[in-house]
Amino acid sequence: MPIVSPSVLSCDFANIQRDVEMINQSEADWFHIDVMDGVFVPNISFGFPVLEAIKKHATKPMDVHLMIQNPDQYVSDFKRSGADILTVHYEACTHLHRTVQHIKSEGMKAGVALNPHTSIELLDDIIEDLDLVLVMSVNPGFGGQKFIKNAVYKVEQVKNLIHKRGSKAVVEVDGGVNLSTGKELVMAGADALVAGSFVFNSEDPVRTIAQLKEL
Ligand SMILES: O=C(CO)[C@H](O)[C@H](O)COP(=O)(O)O
Ligand SMILES: [Co+2]
Repeated sequence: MPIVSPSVLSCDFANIQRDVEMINQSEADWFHIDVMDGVFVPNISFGFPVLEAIKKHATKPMDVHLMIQNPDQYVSDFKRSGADILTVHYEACTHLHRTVQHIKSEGMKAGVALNPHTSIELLDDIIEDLDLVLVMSVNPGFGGQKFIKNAVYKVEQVKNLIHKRGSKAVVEVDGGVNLSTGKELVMAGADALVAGSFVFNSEDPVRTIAQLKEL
């Protein structure tokens, strides 16, 4: 059964407590929280006050996906705001090894996300230190985009690398996930699925989450 991490980016922000409670009541495993700075990606989402508000009501771990340049300077702030898993982008970190150690030293799980054009091979020297690899199946910045099929191949590649190096990293995929793309990803070895618009635009989000869990 895959881990399912609904993306709060697609929730109704005027009713955020209601949507957080919906995820609490559902079979979802984590809350996926997308933080965008308008520099690393061409969009701005939300910051610490929103994370703290979610944390107040969430009964499941907060899976925080940072789409920000130089995340190192905010690692402690994200810990304080409630992050349990903190994922940074490979493309946004000059000293990735240092950033990963910093995240772990704060008591969080450390993840690294790869843009669609970034090769899995670049994780060769860091994979043993990672708790999570996030394969982006859209270009980061927006919910509701079309799935990039090459992500399925990347999941297979990263699973091979994880086995080869004896890493314990979980493989998560983010962007354009629905029942059909989700099925392909799980068959390729994905451990965790992020889903935003597919969950929140559905008539019955709790049922949609249950269907993703069944993949
Ligand atoms: O990181 C993200 C965007 O950069 C989101 O997590 C992702 O896009 C989820 O939305 P959807 O499931 O609608 O594609
Ligand atoms: Co995300």
